[in-house]
Amino acid sequence: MPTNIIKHKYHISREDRNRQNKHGSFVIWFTGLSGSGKSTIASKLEQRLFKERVKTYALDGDNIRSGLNKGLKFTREDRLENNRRIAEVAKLFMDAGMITITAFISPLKEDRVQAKEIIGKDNFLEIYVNTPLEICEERDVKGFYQKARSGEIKNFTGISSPYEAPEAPDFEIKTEEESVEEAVERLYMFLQKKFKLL
Ligand SMILES: Nc1ncnc2c1ncn2[C@@H]1O[C@H](COP(=O)(O)OS(=O)(=O)O)[C@@H](OP(=O)(O)O)[C@H]1O
Ligand SMILES: Nc1ncnc2c1ncn2[C@@H]1O[C@H](COP(=O)(O)OP(=O)(O)O)[C@@H](O)[C@H]1O
Repeated sequence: MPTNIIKHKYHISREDRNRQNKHGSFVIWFTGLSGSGKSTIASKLEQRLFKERVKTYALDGDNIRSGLNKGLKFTREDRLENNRRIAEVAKLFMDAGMITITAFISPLKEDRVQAKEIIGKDNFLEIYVNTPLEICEERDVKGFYQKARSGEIKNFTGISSPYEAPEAPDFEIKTEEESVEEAVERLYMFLQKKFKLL
């Protein structure tokens, strides 16, 4: 804790909010290469939860990088800081009672370990969107892979910057083998079982 900062204790706790909402709150942390399917699956999952009247909020790469984290680049140092701030924000949303979904590359183990430490291990689910680089490159949703190959974009994850696949994710989605709908349904059932959503 920095010096001369004394936290004020507010009276409405996360538990109070969870009780009122009739469901717990936690963070669903997606990780995977650019174009792997993080945003697509995260968005569909959010819709699925919303339909069940679950309080949710999604934090997504490009949105956060054009606002809160504007100015951060794709160096190792900036990616770690990007992920640190996202984890802190996700924690706030979780404390506010939301099932919080994040969709960031979070390329290295240290990015995810840091997030898990900030959010708390019992509140953190790591979801690996496992799509091989060749497929992501073939999809090239934003045309960035082509630019990365030509050198126009530097430090691009999977091409000129590393991605460390999670060793033991809580949940894995292989998008070559499963449609978005199938993956979301399977994930929804997993969440139901683990957290007794409603
Ligand atoms: N150099 C480089 N490497 C990777 N990605 C790049 C880069 N430059 C821009 N982009 C776009 O930024 C999105 C990834 O941002 P993230 O905040 O998720 O990245 S990180 O967790 O800090 O590594 C990523 O979005 P997604 O495609 O949704 O993953 C890209 O569109
Ligand atoms: N099974 C699948 N799961 C997720 N996305 C898929 C799948 N099959 C094809 N796609 C397509 O792959 C692309 C993934 O893009 P996006 O969700 O933006 O990825 P990311 O957020 O990881 O960068 C989308 O165009 C999506 O329609």
